[in-house]
Amino acid sequence: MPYVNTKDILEKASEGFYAVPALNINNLEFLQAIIEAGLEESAPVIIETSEGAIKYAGNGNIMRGAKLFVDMVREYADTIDIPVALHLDHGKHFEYIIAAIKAGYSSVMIDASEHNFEENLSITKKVVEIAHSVNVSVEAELGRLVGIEDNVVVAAHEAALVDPDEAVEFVEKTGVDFLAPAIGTSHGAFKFKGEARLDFDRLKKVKERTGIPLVLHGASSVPQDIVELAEKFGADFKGAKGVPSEILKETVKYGINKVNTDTDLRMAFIAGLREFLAGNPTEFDPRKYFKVPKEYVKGLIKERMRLLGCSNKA
Ligand SMILES: O=C(CO)COP(=O)(O)O
Ligand SMILES: O=C[C@H](O)COP(=O)(O)O
Ligand SMILES: [Zn+2]
Ligand SMILES: [Zn+2]
Repeated sequence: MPYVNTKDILEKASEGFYAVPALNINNLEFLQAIIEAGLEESAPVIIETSEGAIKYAGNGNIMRGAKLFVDMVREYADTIDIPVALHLDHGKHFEYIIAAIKAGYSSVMIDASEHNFEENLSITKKVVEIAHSVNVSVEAELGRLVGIEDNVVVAAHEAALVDPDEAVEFVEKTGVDFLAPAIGTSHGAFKFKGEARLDFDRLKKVKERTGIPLVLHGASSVPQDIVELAEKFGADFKGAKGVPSEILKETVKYGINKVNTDTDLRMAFIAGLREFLAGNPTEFDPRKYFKVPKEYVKGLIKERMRLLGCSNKA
C-alpha cells in the first residue's frame, strides 16, 4: 500500500468524513518528519511541493527537481505500510505540471484561479485530460484566497469567494477530482486582522452539490505557543494569526478532506532551530541541529492528524 494516487486517499476521507493534512516540503528533513508522523499515527500521508520547491530542489532545473522529489518520496513510501501520495501544489505553469506528471507525481493542482471563470474552466479541463490519461488526479481552485476581515467592505471580499453554482458547473465540465473552494482563508502567517471567520455556508453548499473531496488552502493554525517560542529566541512574528483548531475541525464537518499546511511546519521548524542554536552555540553539525526542529514539526503534524480525524486511517 505504499505510493498511491492522491484520489484514493481523498475519496476514502470524503466517505469517512475526515481530512488528511497535505504537507509542503522543500527538503529531506521535512519529509522525514512527515513520514515519521504518519507511521506513528498510522495515518495516510499527502506530501506536496510548490513550483518554487521544485525549482529549489532542482537548483533551477525543473525536471530534475520534480524527479528528485519523486525519488525521495517513493524511496520512503515503498518501504513502509501507510499510503503516501505526492502532489504538485498550485501548479500555474504547464512546464511544472508536465514535469510533475512525467516525473511520477500522484496528483497535480492546476491553479488558474486568477483567471475568469470561463478561462479557469478551460485551462483546468485541458490539464484534467492530460493528467487523467496517465492516471494522475487533479485539484483545481475556484474563487480567490482572501481573508474575510472585520471592518473591511464585506461585499468586496465575498466577491472573491467561491460561487456554489459555478462550482457545480465547473466540476461537471472539467471532471476535476478535488476542488479548493475559496471560503475566506489566505496563505501565510498573517491570515486575519480581527476574529477568524470562514464562510461555512458556501462550503456546505459546494460539498452538498458537488459531492467530491474538498481542499482547504491557507489552513495553518499558527499555534501561539510556537510563535511565542520562536519569538523568545529572537524571531519577530508580530500579529501572526492562523485558522484556530476548532474552526479547522468545523471545516472537516462541512466537507473539507485535504488541509493544506505549510506555514505551521515552517514555524515549528524555525522555533525548534532557534531554540536549539541558542542553547548550543558551539554546534555546527546539521544532523544534530536539525534534530529538535524535526521533532517539533513531527509533533505538530501528529497533533493535526488527530484533530482532522485521519489517525489510524492508513
Ligand atoms: O495552502 C497552502 C499550500 O497550498 C498552505 O497554507 P498555509 O500558508 O496556511 O500553511
Ligand atoms: O501555497 C503556498 C505554499 O505555502 C508554498 O509556498 P512557496 O511558493 O513559498 O513554496
Ligand atoms: Zn490560488
Ligand atoms: Zn495553497
